[in-house]
Amino acid sequence: MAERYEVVVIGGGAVGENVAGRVAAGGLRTVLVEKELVGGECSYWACMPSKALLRPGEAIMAARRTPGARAALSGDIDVDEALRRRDALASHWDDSGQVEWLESAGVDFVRGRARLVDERKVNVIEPDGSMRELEAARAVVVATGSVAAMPPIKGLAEAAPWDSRKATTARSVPESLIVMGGGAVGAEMAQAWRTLGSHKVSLIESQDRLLPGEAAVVGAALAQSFTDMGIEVRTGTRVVSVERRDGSIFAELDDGEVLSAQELIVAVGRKPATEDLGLESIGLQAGEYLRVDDRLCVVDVPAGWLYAVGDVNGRNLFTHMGKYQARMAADVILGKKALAWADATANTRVIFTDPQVAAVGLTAESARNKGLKVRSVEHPFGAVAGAAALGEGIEGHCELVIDEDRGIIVGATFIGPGAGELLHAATIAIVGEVPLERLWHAVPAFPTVSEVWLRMMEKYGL
Ligand SMILES: Cc1cc2nc3c(=O)[nH]c(=O)nc-3n(C[C@H](O)[C@H](O)[C@H](O)COP(=O)(O)OP(=O)(O)OC[C@H]3O[C@@H](n4cnc5c(N)ncnc54)[C@H](O)[C@@H]3O)c2cc1C
Ligand SMILES: NC(=O)c1ccc[n+]([C@@H]2O[C@H](COP(=O)([O-])OP(=O)(O)OC[C@H]3O[C@@H](n4cnc5c(N)ncnc54)[C@H](O)[C@@H]3O)[C@@H](O)[C@H]2O)c1
Repeated sequence: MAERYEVVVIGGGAVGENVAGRVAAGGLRTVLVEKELVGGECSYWACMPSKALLRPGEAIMAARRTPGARAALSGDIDVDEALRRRDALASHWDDSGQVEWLESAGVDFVRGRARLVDERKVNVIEPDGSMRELEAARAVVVATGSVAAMPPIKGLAEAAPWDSRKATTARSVPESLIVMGGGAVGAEMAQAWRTLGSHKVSLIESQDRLLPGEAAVVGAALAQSFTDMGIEVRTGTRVVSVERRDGSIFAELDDGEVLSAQELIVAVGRKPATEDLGLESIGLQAGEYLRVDDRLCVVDVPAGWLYAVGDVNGRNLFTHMGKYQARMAADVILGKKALAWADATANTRVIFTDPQVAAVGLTAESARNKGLKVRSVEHPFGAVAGAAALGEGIEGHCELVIDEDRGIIVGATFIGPGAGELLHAATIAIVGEVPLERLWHAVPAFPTVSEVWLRMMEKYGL
C-alpha cells in the first residue's frame, strides 16, 4: 500500500528542504526523500567548504593591503587549522542537525533513493534495500540538483581527476594543480589551493576569458589578480588528452604543449541529476534538465502535478536562486498566485575570488542581445574614500547597465574586495524598477564603498 502525502519532495538539498518546509508550514502533509545527506551539495561539497578554503587567503590579502596590519603577517597559513575549519563548516559531513530541522518543520523524512514510477507515484529504495511506495495527492517536487560534468577527453576518466567534490574535500594541499575550466568552480578552487600553498597552479579556460558569462572586464580583472597571485592563466585553449603516470598527471593542450601537476580539477560545468530518476515512466528523457514554466511546473508533463526546482531545472545554478524558486513553487502548490520571474531578470551571483565578482541582472552585452537600448556607467571600485579606508592598492570596477527607455537599472557588476555586499542595493533597484531620479535621493553613507553609486549616477548625468 502506498503511503499517501499531499506533497512528495525528491532531493533534500538546500532547495528541496526549502520547498518542503514551506508547503508543510502551509498545512500540507509532506515527505522529503534524500539519498545522501540532507543539506545536499551546498552544505557539504560546494558553497560552504569552498568558502572555508578561500577565507584564509582572502584574510591575508586584506591584511597585506592594510599598512600596519601587513607587518603582523609573518609565517605561513596553518593548513591543518584551515582544513579543520573547512570540516566544521561542512558540519563534518553529518546531517543530523538538518534532519532535526526537517522534523521541527513538520516534514516527514525518508532516507533512500527515489524514483518516479508513474504519475504522482514515487518508489524509494532505503539503505537496507527495502522499498517504500509514496503517492502525492497534490504535487511531486523534483529537487535532485546537479553533478559535475566530465567531458569525453582521451584518458581523463582513467586518470581519476578531482571533480568539485574532491576539490572541496581534499585532506591535503596538492603540491601542484591543473584546473580545467575558468568558471565559478575553477576560479574559486584555483585561488583556494594556490593561497593554501599549491606551488604551481595552471587554470585552463577554453573561452577567451575567465568567467566568460560575465562582463568582459571581469575576466580581465580576475586574470590580472590571479597572475599576481602566481596562478598561470591560460585562456582560449583546451586539454585534448590526459594521462596519470609516475605520481603525476599530464595534460596535453590543443597546441601540443604538455602540462604536468600532482592533481587535476575538472570544473567545466554541471549536468542535471536526472539519470536514475525514473523519468521514462512518465514520458520524459533521462539525463536532461527538467524544463519548467515560471510556476516551476515541468512543461512536458500534463496535469501540472510535477514541479522542478533548483539546479535540476537548469535555470540558475545557485543556491539562493534555487531557494527563491522553492519559495515560489511552494506558494503555487499552496494555491497562491506566484511566479518565479526574478531569476530571469535579477539573478544574483557572487564569485568569492580576490577580487570578488558580484553581478545581478543583465550585462551590457546580454541586454543589447535582448534588444534593449542600454548605456553603461562605470567607476573604479578603488576611487572612493570607503575603498581607501579599506587599504592600499585597491583596484576593481563598478558598472551599472541602464535601460535608457525606462530610466531604470537592468544590470550591475561590482569587482573588488567585499564587492558581494554591494550587490543587494542593485538587486533592490532592479527588482523594484526604481527610476534613477528617485535613486538619486538614496544617499550612501561616508566613507563606504557604496559611494560608487553616487559617482555612477553623476556620470549618468544626474
Ligand atoms: C564547488 C561549488 C561551489 C559552489 N558555491 C556556491 C556558492 O558559494 N553560492 C551559491 O549560491 N551556489 C554555489 N554553488 C552552486 C550550489 O551548490 C547549487 O546551486 C546548489 O547546491 C543547488 O541546490 P539543489 O538543492 O538544487 O541541489 P543539490 O544541492 O545538488 O541537492 C540535491 C539533492 O538531491 C539528492 N538526490 C538526487 N537524486 C536523488 C534521488 N533519486 N533520490 C533522493 N535524493 C536524490 C542529492 O543527494 C542531493 O542531496 C556551488 C557549486 C559548486 C559545485
Ligand atoms: N560562488 C558561487 O556562487 C559559485 C561557485 C561555484 C559554482 N557555482 C555554480 O556552479 C555552477 C557550475 O560551476 P562550473 O564552474 O562547474 O561551471 P561554469 O559553467 O560556471 O564554468 C565552466 C567553465 O568551463 C569552461 N569549459 C568548458 N569546457 C571546457 C574545456 N574542455 N576546457 C576548458 N574549459 C572548459 C567553460 O567555458 C566555462 O567557463 C556555476 O554555473 C555556478 O552557478 C557558484
